[in-house]
Amino acid sequence: MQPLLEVDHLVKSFTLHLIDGRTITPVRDVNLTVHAGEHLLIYGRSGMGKTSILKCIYRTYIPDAGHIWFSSEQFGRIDLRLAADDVILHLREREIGFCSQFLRVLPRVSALDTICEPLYRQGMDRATARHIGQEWLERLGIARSLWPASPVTFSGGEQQRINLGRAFIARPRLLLLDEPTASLDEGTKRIVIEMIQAAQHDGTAIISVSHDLAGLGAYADRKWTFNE
Ligand SMILES: Nc1ncnc2c1ncn2[C@@H]1O[C@H](COP(=O)(O)OP(=O)(O)OP(=O)(O)O)[C@@H](O)[C@H]1O
Repeated sequence: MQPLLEVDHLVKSFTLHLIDGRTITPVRDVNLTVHAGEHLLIYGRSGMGKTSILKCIYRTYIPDAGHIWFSSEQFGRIDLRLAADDVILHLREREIGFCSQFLRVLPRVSALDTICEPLYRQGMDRATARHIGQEWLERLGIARSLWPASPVTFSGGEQQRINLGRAFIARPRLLLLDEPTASLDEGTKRIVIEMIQAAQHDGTAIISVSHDLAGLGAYADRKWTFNE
């Protein structure tokens, strides 16, 4: 079976303009694959380039070299490195999700609308989206009293749960998760692991970045790290 995603000789460097103009290349000839329904966990020392790999796949960063082959439902097999911006936007709405370590939210938008936002963008009517959003807030253990409030004032763990909910609710075919269990207590971590397993069961491919090899790592199908 062809992989859903194939990262082929990926290179990403950064020029440190604010220091001395030096160039660093944390992502150096990276090769990895993930199949539908599979969970690949990326681990390694801090600053090695794990998040940068996810950001290249999501095209937040434009890679310097290599290919990122994605088998899209809409566009067929395409190279995410070279795809047009409107193609990338469509894929982000429908096929590829990214949950960063940090929640960025608009003030004055409720937790419910924040979690529903990916469904609104897909064109779902607000009543249906809100029904689904409430189910996710419930599942994530967010107290009902917080649903009308803006997540700006939420605790780190509550914000992380909203962030994860936003990524899962859109049911992407590929889900990129940056430290998904980092600021969560054991009970919530368990819920997130179950969400990952349920998504895999539906055919979603997961790439997670995590230092939690004993926890999350025990549930990954494969693990990948850098050649040092
Ligand atoms: N936009 C950027 N501009 C300049 N340097 C960057 C940028 N993004 C990442 N870097 C640098 O690239 C290196 C890799 O960063 P990255 O965040 O990918 O590491 P990481 O392995 O995910 O680290 P951690 O485990 O601490 O989250 C770091 O030295 C970082 O400072």
